[in-house]
Amino acid sequence: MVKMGFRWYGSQDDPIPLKYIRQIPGCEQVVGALFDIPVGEVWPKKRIKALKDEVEAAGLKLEVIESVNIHDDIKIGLPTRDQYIENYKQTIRNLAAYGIKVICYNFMPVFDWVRTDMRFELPDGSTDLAYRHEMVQGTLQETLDMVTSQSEGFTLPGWEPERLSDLKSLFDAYADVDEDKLAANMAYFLQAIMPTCEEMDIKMAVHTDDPPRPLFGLPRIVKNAADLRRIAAMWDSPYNGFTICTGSLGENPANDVPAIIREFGAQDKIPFVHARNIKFMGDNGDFHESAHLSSEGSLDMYEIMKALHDVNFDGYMRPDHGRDIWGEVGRPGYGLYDRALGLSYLNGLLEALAKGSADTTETVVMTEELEMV
Ligand SMILES: O=C(O)[C@@H](O)[C@@H](O)[C@H](O)[C@H](O)CO
Ligand SMILES: [Fe+2]
Repeated sequence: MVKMGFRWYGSQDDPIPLKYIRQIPGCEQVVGALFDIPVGEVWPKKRIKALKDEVEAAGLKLEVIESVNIHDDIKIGLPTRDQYIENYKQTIRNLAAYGIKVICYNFMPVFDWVRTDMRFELPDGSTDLAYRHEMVQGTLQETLDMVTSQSEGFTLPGWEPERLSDLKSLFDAYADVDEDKLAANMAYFLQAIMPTCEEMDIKMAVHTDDPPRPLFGLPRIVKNAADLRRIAAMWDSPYNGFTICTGSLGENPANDVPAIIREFGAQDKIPFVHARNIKFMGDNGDFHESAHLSSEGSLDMYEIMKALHDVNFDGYMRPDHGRDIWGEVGRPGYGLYDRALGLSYLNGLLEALAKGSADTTETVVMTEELEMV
């Protein structure tokens, strides 16, 4: 059984009450985090317990954390990384004490996802996030300003102003970090934490880069099947897994998302899936996000769910970003209505796939019985 969830930013920062999430049919999990702990610090047990209690009091479960971010010193490979790795291991132990099973993280230098439009208007009047490549041709600082100027008072995860206040020094620190060095630093990190993950029964699930292409000369190493193979080889175990984000992988038309799912799902390396659709605009990689339904975007969500079904995926899934519809002005990408519609649609596909294959099994059994008569 797929464990379906919904991302939530906490009672201070998310306009959506847990009660509403509980009312979405087939949604049993909250994907949460402690968003205010500075990257690199240990997550205190008390705070984890408080979040867990709050989620459980609302009748939901908290088993996936998105994200425990990785300090840039680890990605750059500075001597200070060892202390940050020790802190990370302690956070893993603290999360395990409260039944967390999966940690989603990313390994993108400096910033997380990039979009150029937070309220891109579609012909039906709904809005969503979009990416237009021509708008990221300036400096990293210009892009940072463009993204944060559209944040409407929310702190966008991965774009925390405090962390990015000295952008130039941070950027300079990556001067000699190319793809191979970043990958070596990722291997160092994984090899250091994996024994703790295995002991604590927590799976690490690296989120695919978004968009899956290098920007501002910074390396990207989680963007396609070859990259995923390299990461899988860093520590061969189901504890070293992926957050397959269908939208981010799908933003490169060369990525065959169902094939990637089949390859890594068969190796038990997909503990967590972000399911969303995107629609290409032209052929230079520009896209806007779209409703989840296959016919609304460029990705075939049926084929994606079928691939998951065929590899017996029984991990965690959440609908990724949604549009703003019905007058809602939500956190960019994280309104209630369209994500709830997406979740229902995904559950519909999964139910049909499960019952469809059960029917086939029944037919086979019946035919065999008939033959015996
Ligand atoms: O785009 C989003 O909102 C998320 O999919 C990512 O920010 C994701 O949470 C991180 O990359 C995971 O660390
Ligand atoms: Fe995602």
